[in-house]
Amino acid sequence: MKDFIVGRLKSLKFAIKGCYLLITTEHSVMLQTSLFSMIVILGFYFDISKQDWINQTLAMALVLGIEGLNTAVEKLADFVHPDHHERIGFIKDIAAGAVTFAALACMTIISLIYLPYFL
Ligand SMILES: Nc1ncnc2c1ncn2[C@@H]1O[C@H](COP(=O)(O)OP(=O)(O)OP(=O)(O)O)[C@@H](O)[C@H]1O
Repeated sequence: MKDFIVGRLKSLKFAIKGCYLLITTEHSVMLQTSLFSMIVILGFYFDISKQDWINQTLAMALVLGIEGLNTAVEKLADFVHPDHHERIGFIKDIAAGAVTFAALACMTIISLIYLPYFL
């Protein structure tokens, strides 16, 4: 049991390090976290409902989660095959496409929450 807890705590430490690396080294994640911070401030300003907090938190987590995986795919592709290759381009394009799906859903959710306050 002790080994299990120590193992989980170690994994958590690496995972938190991964979050820190994403936020401090990846420009796309820096931009997203900055935008999301502003959206959180808007949430407090307009005192949005509990359901809206749930919706926007899930939307933001979806974008950051998929962006993180996209970054991992890019890094892995660059490491495995640093030269230009059609299949690497395809892999990177579809990984970026996955982020775009999440970003579109997030933009829709954020618009549905906040547009009524501005119209
Ligand atoms: N090795 C490669 N072979 C073929 N095409 C590539 C290669 N590297 C990048 N590309 C093309 O360039 C696009 C951008 O790739 P890149 O790795 O620069 O990602 P990015 O979205 O600019 O990421 P970031 O800005 O986070 O570094 C890819 O989606 C792909 O179409």
